Amino acid sequence: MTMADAMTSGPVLLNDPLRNKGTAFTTEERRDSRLEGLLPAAVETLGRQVERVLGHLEAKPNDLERYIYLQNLCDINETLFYATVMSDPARFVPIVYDPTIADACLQYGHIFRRPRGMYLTRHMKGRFAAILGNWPIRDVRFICISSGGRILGLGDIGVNGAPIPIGKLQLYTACAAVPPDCLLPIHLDIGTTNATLRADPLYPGLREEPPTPDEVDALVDEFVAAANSVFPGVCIHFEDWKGSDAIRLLARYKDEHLVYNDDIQGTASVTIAGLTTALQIKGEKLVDQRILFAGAGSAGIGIADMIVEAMIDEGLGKDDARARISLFDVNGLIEQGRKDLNPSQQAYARDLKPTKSLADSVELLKPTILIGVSTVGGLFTEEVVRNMAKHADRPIIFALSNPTDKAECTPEQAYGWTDGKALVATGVQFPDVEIGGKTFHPGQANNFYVFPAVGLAVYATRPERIDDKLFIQAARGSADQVGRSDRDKGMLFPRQENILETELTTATRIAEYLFDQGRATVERPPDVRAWIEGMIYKPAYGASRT
Ligand SMILES: NC(=O)C1=CN([C@@H]2O[C@H](COP(=O)(O)OP(=O)(O)OC[C@H]3O[C@@H](n4cnc5c(N)ncnc54)[C@H](OP(=O)(O)O)[C@@H]3O)[C@@H](O)[C@H]2O)C=CC1
Ligand SMILES: CC(=O)C(=O)O
Ligand SMILES: [Mg+2]
Repeated sequence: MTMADAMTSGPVLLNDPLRNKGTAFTTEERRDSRLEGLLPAAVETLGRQVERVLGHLEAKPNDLERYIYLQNLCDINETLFYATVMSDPARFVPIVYDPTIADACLQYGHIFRRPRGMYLTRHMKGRFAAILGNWPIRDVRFICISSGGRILGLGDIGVNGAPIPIGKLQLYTACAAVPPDCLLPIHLDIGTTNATLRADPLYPGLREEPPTPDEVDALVDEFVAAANSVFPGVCIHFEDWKGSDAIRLLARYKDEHLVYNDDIQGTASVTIAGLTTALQIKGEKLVDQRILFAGAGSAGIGIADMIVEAMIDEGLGKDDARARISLFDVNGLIEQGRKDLNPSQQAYARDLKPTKSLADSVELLKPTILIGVSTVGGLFTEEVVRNMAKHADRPIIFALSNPTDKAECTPEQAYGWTDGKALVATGVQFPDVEIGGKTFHPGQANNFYVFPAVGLAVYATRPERIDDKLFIQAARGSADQVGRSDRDKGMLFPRQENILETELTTATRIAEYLFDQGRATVERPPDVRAWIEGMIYKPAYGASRT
């Protein structure tokens, strides 16, 4: 047996998650690849294997255990992992992603089994390109990278945030069928401000305070250059950085490199998608709304800025558009007397008296839309929500902070305190609510309706840059897929059980936009949808590109 044979057969093949088929290896494959004697006799179909996995999952006591089991499966047999998750996305997306992933992050050092993706540290500075070369696959199309500086609403948890880039990229495949072998999750370990984690003996990251913003910029500059040289044409997806880092780094790279920030642009897009549907239900226009944000960080500013773009598209001037938006953060209403504002927030400072009360701000501003991106569970009190209903017939209330216990209010509260009048969305999926014999279906405004579709469109068309207008297209693509009968039930987003169809449709729209703008670097096919469908990943043995 040659060394090459040994590397592609026998136990090595069984331990390669991209090519392992487990009990699905045929009799011939077992003979040809030196697998005889290494597997039980039965030759099973992928469907039968999925059935067994579903049984295992059913027997687990909670979703964190299901998460651990599924990640382990992904390490052993990626095809079986994706076949399982894609068999029932409405059930499994909340397990491999938000909200279960929050528990996985909190417990990361304790539940750690195997590394996944790459872990760069600030001490590797000067060697990032050489180290990225250790990744075994050259055709990497997407890197999702986090520093762990603001993971969901959990704050700075350093390398415990590593499951987030992993989970985001798993959704590229599970929701939009982007081939998994072109995806590389990376944690950039710059240290953590979290002293409790630094003191935990099982914490698997650097036990240091993070460096200054200038040093962070120097690290990320080197990383972006290295990623582009080792993986030409790669798209870098920034996720869950500290808010100020997120905004600064996106501004630094967006005009020069193929990058995007999901918390800023993806979240803005999904919020505009939900608002578009909610306003269709109300028969109103975005330009006629008054919008108040609770939270003025990367998500709040990202959504506000993109709403301004969308209002400009509807014919409003920039100043008039900004005047329709107000923000409220940990120090109260963002008004012109505030001395602690960054330039992005300053643009929205109102000529109003200071107030530290959100309920009073609602009274004063009479918003028709209230958006929570504050990381503070329960911030939308009964008084806040009732004040919304005083000034708007059908107030739009989006409590977007994650995970579940960080939601600014629950749908039950928002519907209950407004006698069922509110149009409601939250960052995670909450159950339906019954009030007075009527069933309400709260929307899940989570950027997973957008970033996988963006990934698929970018994968297909290979643009050199992507911009905010693309994310507005994605928002319209998602909103257009909520049919009238679903809108009549108060639904604001497409149904999750059809997520692949939804993301394919949105990706087609984004790809068409990129072709129309002359941004795609590949030739336009006659039928964009059929062309994209021809390149998507299907969870079947032999489907891997490598
Ligand atoms: N549903 C979805 O798809 C998404 C949801 N999110 C969620 O949004 C939340 C915020 O994310 P992001 O903007 O990136 O985080 P940031 O840390 O950048 O921003 C948080 C903002 O909330 C403010 N804040 C803190 N406490 C309060 C308070 N008591 N009242 C009002 N505002 C407060 C902060 O003020 P200060 O900075 O002064 O402390 C800051 O402006 C997270 O929970 C995240 O999970 C994010 C992206 C997508
Ligand atoms: C969903 C997401 O990206 C967040 O909560 O940060
Ligand atoms: Mg995020």
